[in-house]
Amino acid sequence: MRLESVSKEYGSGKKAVRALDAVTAGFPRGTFTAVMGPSGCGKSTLLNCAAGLDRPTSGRVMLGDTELSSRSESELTELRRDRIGFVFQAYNLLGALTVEENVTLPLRLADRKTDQAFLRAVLTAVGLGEHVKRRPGELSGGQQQRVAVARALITHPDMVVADEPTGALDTRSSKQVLELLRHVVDDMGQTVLMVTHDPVAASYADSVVFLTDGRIAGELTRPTPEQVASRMTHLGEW
Ligand SMILES: Nc1ncnc2c1ncn2[C@@H]1O[C@H](COP(=O)(O)OP(=O)(O)OP(=O)(O)O)[C@@H](O)[C@H]1O
Repeated sequence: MRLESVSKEYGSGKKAVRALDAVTAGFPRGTFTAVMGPSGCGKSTLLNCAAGLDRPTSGRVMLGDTELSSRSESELTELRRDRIGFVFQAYNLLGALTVEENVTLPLRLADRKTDQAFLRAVLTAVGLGEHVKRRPGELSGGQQQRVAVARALITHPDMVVADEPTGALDTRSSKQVLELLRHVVDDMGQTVLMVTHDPVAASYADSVVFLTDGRIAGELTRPTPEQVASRMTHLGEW
C-alpha cells in the first residue's frame, strides 16, 4: 500500500479544511504500522483514504498495482470487501449473528465459499475456538474485538486497517488484541495499518508514522512506548 502525495480537503472556500497535505508514505506487505498524532491531525482521514472509504482530493492511493483513487464507487465497494479487512473501535458486530456467522459474513456478502479449515485456524488464532456459537452480547469487549479481527482476516485481505482498535478496551484485553495483530503480521504475513492514541499500542508496530496538521512529522522504527510518548509530547497536545 502506498500513498503518493495524497491531499484531502473537506468543504470548500474559506471553510475548507485540509485534513491531509501531500502525504507520501508506504506500508509494505507483511509490516505493522501505527499512525499517531494530535487530535484532528488527519489520522482517520489517512486510514480512510488508504482503505478506499474516502477519496483523496488529489494524489494517488495504490494497493499493490491497483490505483484506488480512480475507481468508481461500486468498484471501491467491491475492492474494500475483497481486499481490505476492517477493525473499528466499536467492533461493529451484528448482535443477532453468532461468532461464526459474524466472522464468515464478508464471505457470504461476496458470495464466496467458506474454507472450513481456514475458518477453524482463524478462530483458534484469535482464541475463540470454544465460543463459535455464542452471540456478541455474550462476550467481553476484548473477545468481541477478537471476533472483529477474525472477520477482517477471513477474506485473506491485502491489508487490515484498524482505527483505534483498543480504544474501548481495558489494559489486559488491549494487550491480547495487540498481540493478536502482531501475530497476524508475523505468522500470517498480513499487513496492518493502525491508528492509535496509545504509545503502548503503537509500540507493538514495526514503525510509527507521526502526523501533524495533515503532514508527516516523522517516523520511528522499532518504537518503545517511551520513545513514542516523548515524540508525541514534542508534537503538542494529544
Ligand atoms: N467529514 C468531514 N467534514 C469536514 N471536516 C472533516 C471531516 N472529517 C474530518 N474533518 C476534519 O479534518 C481534520 C482531520 O480529521 P481526522 O478525523 O482525520 O483527525 P484525527 O487525527 O483522526 O482526529 P482524532 O484523533 O480526534 O480522531 C479535522 O480538522 C477534522 O475536523
